[in-house]
Amino acid sequence: MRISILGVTGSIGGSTLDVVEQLGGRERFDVEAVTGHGNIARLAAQAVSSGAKIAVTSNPDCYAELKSALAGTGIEAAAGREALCDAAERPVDWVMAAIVGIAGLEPTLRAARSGATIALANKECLVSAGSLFQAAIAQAGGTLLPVDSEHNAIFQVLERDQDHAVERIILTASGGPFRTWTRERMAGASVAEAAGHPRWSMGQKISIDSASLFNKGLEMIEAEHLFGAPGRALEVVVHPQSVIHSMVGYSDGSVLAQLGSPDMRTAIGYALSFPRRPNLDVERLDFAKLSRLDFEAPDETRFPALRLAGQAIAAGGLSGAILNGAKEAALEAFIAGRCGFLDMASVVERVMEEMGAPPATSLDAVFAADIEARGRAAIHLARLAA
Ligand SMILES: NC(=O)C1=CN([C@@H]2O[C@H](COP(=O)(O)OP(=O)(O)OC[C@H]3O[C@@H](n4cnc5c(N)ncnc54)[C@H](OP(=O)(O)O)[C@@H]3O)[C@@H](O)[C@H]2O)C=CC1
Ligand SMILES: CC(=O)[C@@H](O)[C@H](O)COP(=O)(O)O
Ligand SMILES: [Mn+2]
Repeated sequence: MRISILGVTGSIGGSTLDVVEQLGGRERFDVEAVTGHGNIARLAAQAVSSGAKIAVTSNPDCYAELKSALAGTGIEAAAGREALCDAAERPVDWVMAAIVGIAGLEPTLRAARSGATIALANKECLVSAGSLFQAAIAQAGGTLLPVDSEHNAIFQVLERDQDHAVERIILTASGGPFRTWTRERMAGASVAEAAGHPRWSMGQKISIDSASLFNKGLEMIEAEHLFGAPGRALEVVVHPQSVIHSMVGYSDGSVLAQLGSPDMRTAIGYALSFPRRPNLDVERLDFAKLSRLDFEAPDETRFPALRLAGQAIAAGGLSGAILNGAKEAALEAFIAGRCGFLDMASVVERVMEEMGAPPATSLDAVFAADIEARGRAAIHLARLAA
């Protein structure tokens, strides 16, 4: 099986290589392309260990470093956005889309257009480009397999011939590190506190998004695109143990859930082996040790991200791209110390109010909305800093 891994140097990328190794390594998989951005030493090491044909950094300034790190290995080195997109569309059977943020949309689209099966960790593709992205996959005759743990869980428990009977899609949320914090305390939260996820080990940006519940907001939009249907409810419930990864409620009152340890290798392995379940060395649940599973309603006053995502779903069009673009700009500002934790949601809300929900007529319109949302967010962030 020929595969490529976009974002190999990240948390999902590393777990993907581990799963590839567990499921047979080079005897079963031919790794074509691996890509990263700034972590060149890791990119080169992963390219060598996986036997990739080409390693690409999207950062053109890192070309010389990558070239020299790969000297004598026979692995091709390339750099820049266009090289990344070219590598993404090299013919393979399966592509892991694990670049963080909207930066992943264009290369994942290029991979989708090549007809490969897309294992989608990058939720921003669906949040920002939704049906246009799904149409690109359908047009190429490809398959989309959700890797985000909630969506992978729902995909696992959706009974294929019972579509008519699905009443509820129930996303679980850990509640993040600030689940029990007051709003006043959250206002002064540091980047390290926000990035300290209580259950999952993930990249910095998604970890902070979990703390603000923007991650769950993005996942609501992602779920609406993947599983939404008229009359079907989309719910979020806080479940601090992160053992139930999400649930589906049916018309006979049954609720089916997928449970597991908080380890993304299960979702990645499922997408790599689909439709057969693989044998994976991940920690098994010990129910006696767990002893209890808790649930609570999310607090939309302390976490406005859920309300904003609900508004984006209701408004449709480019609202997902606008929400995500403003959120990415605000998140970068928070990480750089240019705004407070709670400012992120207020900046996103203002940008959404200003831009409304223009129709999503093309991918160019998606990219333009993303750029405009970032620009508007920058203006609000500058006002906050003044
Ligand atoms: N981590 C997790 O458990 C989960 C992650 N996801 C989603 O998967 C995606 C990846 O998350 P995660 O692995 O945590 O993120 P990481 O931050 O750990 O990794 C991000 C990857 O993207 C690369 N990258 C960063 N900026 C750019 C850019 N401008 N252009 C191209 N590549 C870039 C990074 O390269 P480098 O490191 O070399 O700079 C790295 O390979 C996100 O969309 C996230 O929401 C979804 C569910 C769970
Ligand atoms: C592992 C995964 O899929 C993350 O998106 C995770 O769900 C984050 O946890 P939160 O529920 O805290 O957002
Ligand atoms: Mn998730």
